[in-house]
Amino acid sequence: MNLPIAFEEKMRSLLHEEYADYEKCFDEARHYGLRVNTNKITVEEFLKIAPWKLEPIPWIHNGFYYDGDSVQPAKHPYYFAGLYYLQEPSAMTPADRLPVDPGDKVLDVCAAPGGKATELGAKLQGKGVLIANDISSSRAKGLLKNLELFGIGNMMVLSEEPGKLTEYFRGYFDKILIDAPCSGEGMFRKDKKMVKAWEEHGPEFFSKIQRSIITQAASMLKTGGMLLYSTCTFDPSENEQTIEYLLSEYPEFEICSIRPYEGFAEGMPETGESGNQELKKTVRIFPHRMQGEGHYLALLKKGHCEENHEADADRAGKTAGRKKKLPEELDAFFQDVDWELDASRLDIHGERVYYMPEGLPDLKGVRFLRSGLLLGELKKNRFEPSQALAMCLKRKDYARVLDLPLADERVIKYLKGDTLDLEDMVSAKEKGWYLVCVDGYPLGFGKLLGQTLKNKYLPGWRWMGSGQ
Ligand SMILES: C[S@@+](CC[C@H](N)C(=O)[O-])C[C@H]1O[C@@H](n2cnc3c(N)ncnc32)[C@H](O)[C@@H]1O
Repeated sequence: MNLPIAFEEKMRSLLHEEYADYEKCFDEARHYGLRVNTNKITVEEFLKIAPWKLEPIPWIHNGFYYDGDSVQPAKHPYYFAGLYYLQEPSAMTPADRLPVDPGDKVLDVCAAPGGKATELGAKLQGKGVLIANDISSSRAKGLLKNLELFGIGNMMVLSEEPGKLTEYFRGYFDKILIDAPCSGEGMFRKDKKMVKAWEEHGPEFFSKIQRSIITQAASMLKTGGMLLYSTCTFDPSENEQTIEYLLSEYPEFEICSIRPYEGFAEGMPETGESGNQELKKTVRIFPHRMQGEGHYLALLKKGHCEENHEADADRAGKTAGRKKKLPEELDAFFQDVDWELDASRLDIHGERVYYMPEGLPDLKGVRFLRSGLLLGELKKNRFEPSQALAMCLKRKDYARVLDLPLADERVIKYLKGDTLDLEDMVSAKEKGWYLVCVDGYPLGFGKLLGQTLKNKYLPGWRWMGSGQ
């Protein structure tokens, strides 16, 4: 492969005697990865039903290699059930190594299309809140779909400049991920187009943006909170030097160790300007040392900086005294759902009913694509549940389930939007909303009448093309 000379020279000076091995790996095949959605299924259960050969990615507990030249996991009903995300193996590392606990308030600053946000959301297990932001609203649409498919309801999808977010979220988050826009040198092997993009906008262009994003994000982190910064590039100006810049602006941050893996290489203090040996705790991923593409990761903790309780005070003010009842139609539908809905968290706009995460500040003026879980729509005398709600439910949560085995041809028919004939499954007197599942994992809703299911699968998500 023809690499730009300036890039080759830089890599030689970073890798010394390892450069030949790095260069050789351009002749090797790329790696395909699949990450299990632990919000919906355990790794053990998934391995029992996975129809393809999978090999563990050794540094990611829920990550697996698959043979992307012979199988297409994106064209499988389990994909439509949100049981996994397809992601380049090294790209799984940042969200894996940011310690997120259920109940945390988490921000993913550059989140689209959601490779990392889906994992952060899964780690929350429905508790706390995920704010997933991307400056590009077109990319944020894909992000929203991926989060909904993953069954993540305690979230907001925003499309803002990070600087604008600082006005609303100062000192608010427990955990922040910055998967920064970068010159993409680590992706040259996987995607040749990245070389052309690099020639147009290289490290110098991106390092300015990264410095701005990382300092803005720093101000939104709580004292004691953790921030993970990652790129998929090798240039020190976008990696170690960005961290040096953060530390010069916010000396209260300290660099933390990242859970190790034998293939990780240490960060390179010698490429920076401060000589800060702590930078060795950051991680470089090189494709000749492990089976994944190039990345950089730094994990930081916000130490003894200014306390900020403003956001907490705001939140207390917002939730106090909001005692509401569920609208009748919604209440009737939720008689069949095994969820405790808190009416004070409902947000109703026209026909649409959203279930808001707890404890958000007032976000008036922020551009968003989604705030909270879209439960569905209030029509005249009835409630119509949404696709997003179906994806958030577990089979056991809903009273009326049509559970189709994978081999049943009605699975694909349902995903294509067809009406289903269900004479063999239900009696003539049964009717109403049914949750359609494949092997026990929800795909969407349908409305039953006279042993026929009217398809309510979201049209924009339909299966295209032929069967499996
Ligand atoms: C490396 S990609 C993120 C990939 C994503 N984290 C994932 O795992 O799927 C970087 C993203 O940053 C977004 N971006 C670029 N400049 C930005 C900025 N100033 N603030 C926020 N996002 C930005 C881009 O639109 C792009 O989606």
